[in-house]
Amino acid sequence: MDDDGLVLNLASNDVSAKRFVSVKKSGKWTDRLKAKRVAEKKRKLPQKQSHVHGDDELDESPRPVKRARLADPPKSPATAPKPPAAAAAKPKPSKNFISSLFTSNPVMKPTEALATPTPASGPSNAPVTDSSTFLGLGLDPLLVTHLQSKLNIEKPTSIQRASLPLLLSADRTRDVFIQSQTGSGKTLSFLLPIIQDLLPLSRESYIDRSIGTLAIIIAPTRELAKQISDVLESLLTLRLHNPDNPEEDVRLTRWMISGLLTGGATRTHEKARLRKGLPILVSTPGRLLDHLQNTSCFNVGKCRWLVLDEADRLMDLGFEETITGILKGIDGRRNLAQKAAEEGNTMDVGGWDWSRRRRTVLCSATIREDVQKLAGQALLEPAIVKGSTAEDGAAEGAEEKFAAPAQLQQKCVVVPLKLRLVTLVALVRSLVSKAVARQGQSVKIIVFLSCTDSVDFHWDLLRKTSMDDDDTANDPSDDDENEEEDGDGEGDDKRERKPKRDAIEGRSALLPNTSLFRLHGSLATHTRLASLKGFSHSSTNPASVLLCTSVAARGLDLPHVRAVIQYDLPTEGGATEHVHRVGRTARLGARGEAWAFVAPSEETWVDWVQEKTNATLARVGVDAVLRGGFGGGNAKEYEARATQVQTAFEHWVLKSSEHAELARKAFTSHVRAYATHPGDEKHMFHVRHLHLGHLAKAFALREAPSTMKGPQTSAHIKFKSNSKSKGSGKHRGDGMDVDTSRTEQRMEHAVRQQGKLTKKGGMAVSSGANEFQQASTADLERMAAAFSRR
Ligand SMILES: Nc1ncnc2c1ncn2[C@@H]1O[C@H](COP(=O)(O)OP(=O)(O)OP(=O)(O)O)[C@@H](O)[C@H]1O
Repeated sequence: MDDDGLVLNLASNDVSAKRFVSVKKSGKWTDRLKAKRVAEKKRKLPQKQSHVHGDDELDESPRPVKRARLADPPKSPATAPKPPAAAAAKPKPSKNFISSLFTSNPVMKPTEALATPTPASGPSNAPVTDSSTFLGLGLDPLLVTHLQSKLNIEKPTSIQRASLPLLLSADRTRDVFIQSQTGSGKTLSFLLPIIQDLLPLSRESYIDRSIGTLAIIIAPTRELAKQISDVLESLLTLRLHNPDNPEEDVRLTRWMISGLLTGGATRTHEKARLRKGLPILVSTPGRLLDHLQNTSCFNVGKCRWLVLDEADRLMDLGFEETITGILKGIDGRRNLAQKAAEEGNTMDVGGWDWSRRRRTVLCSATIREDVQKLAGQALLEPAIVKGSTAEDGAAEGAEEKFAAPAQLQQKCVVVPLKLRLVTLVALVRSLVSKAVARQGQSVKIIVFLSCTDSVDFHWDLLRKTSMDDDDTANDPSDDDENEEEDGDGEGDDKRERKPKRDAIEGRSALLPNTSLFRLHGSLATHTRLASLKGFSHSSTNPASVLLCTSVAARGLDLPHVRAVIQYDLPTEGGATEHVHRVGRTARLGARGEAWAFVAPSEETWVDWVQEKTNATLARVGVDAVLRGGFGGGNAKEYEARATQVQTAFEHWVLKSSEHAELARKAFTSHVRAYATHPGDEKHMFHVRHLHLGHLAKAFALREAPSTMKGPQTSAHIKFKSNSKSKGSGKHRGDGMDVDTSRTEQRMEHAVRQQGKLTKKGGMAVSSGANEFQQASTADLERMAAAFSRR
């Protein structure tokens, strides 16, 4: 760490009362000249009163008395302001610190104001407003009553209106492929028919959980599996009243025990539950296959339902072979069970209709080639169900695309690399203050970052950076009380047995009224689930911010998310991933806004994503965002405020080698992740286009780490697969099934090849095909037609 003579004068957490001060500044001679001129100008100007303020409070108080520069002639002890501790300990030569944040940035195109509205559209994923009812769609009155009375669900959504009649029908000859917008209620679309189908079993004869597993739902991540399992529980804990016999409370669902297998618990514990019987199972793919192969008491021979949720994500994560194994495993066990029943070698009581085939439901946002292949393998004569209709905002005749909800306000801000970090802080501040100003509304914001190291770094940076001189950690999440034990005694996974305890909720001196959470695949399952729970239900502060990787992009239904910020644009999944990420807000007809941080070299991404998703992204100027978060009547004021904040960040990083290492690691991992953008996106995202020195600023570093220095070419980036990076790389999916070293290799491969990438078995391989190509509806129709001719 070089000694650059940084001296801070940031004496309290109130940003408005601070000024950034004197630091020796190295850099280009032009910068130094500019600094000198500005300093001279300042000296000449009369001491104006400043009202630099944050959105949360308007600070009209006069600027504190200007502190004497250290090299000024000594004043009398009574009048001389006390120098900050750091300065006192280490006096520096007098040179004004002029931030280089606002110099040498690319010239920005003029943009619209912060308040520029995006075209207003009616909600496209809300419950329908026509005369459709759940009853009319064929749902059992018991379930309808329960939905209304306990879950407050009155009207179906368009995907439920389209899928329920098919899935509830007694004609079970066709499987179903569901494609619909985010937040449109797909989960109930498959859970309700499963429950309705199983309900009569307890009426027909005595039944208990020893019947085994009758329905399996597979989800790509642990969080999603847990969420589906929670919705299922809420449906099963019903005390269903039998209208034919109102005297009698019949718990028709008493035997329908649901189970969750995600690899977070011990196999022994899961085996014991499977032995007792779990009629409805929610699982991640790896652990399910494991039990199918190794748990003899896993009674799945009578399985009637199989749901593959987020099928395209399952493919992305390389679960193709796992799913094939699962299909074979289920079929094999069914054949054995049927044979045993026919030969009378079974303890089962009563008959079982073996002629009835299993129904398979596949949910997917896109109908890519690999998803079509999976559908071909798993589905029989699939009926294709779509939630999107003309009423959902799709213009007639327009090509159907996987689009974000129509009511979602999408915005983008082109941010010079050096300004990224302070712009993020400004945006969060302004979103929070606006929501709080609106009758103290609570607000939840999700921030997507490129990799786990970056999430960890920003989590620490935001929580621990102080505007105080002594810079003691200001976040109570450092206390043991706020920390969660890794694992819960159930973890049999060595990776999860870290002696360290993870904090769940944090606070930042820079983000008033805000609780911070984080989520990524390298955290222990227990921590991940606790973070999600905390983010969803925290009442400590009116605002909650979740810093996360793409692990949170799909399927998660987190209540009241007001905004999604893509601080880093998706490296995998292209436009589809973008739609999933922004779909964490504006769910079920609710309003929401989505922000994308775009580097000047990435500007063509805006047109690209608009074209791919039929969306309009309103362009907002970075100056408008900075002003919104830091306040100030003119550019100089918010620039000063932004500089103070940046300086505080840099100060924290310089404070210890541990912090600096965290920043360097985050920077390096981020650049590596950046290099994994697929070949057909390289014109928009190429490491060569990044000014690494400027990017370093966004990690509060004064310069790019030495391994990254040199000409701005990707060829100069070093990729090491050492044990350190293996342990801290990004994990996707349920965090167990993706090997970080593989990711490292993929990244290296991506940089070397600079070619087009596609994935097979979770690995990136060279191919001429477009990885993220979306098949048209016509493709699926053709595929379905081909199946029906078989
Ligand atoms: N008919 C309905 N009326 C009111 N709320 C509903 C209805 N159907 C579902 N919901 C609620 O809507 C929310 C979103 O549902 P769900 O998570 O199933 O959406 P999704 O389509 O699977 O989204 P994603 O594509 O992001 O996974 C849930 O909180 C759910 O309880």
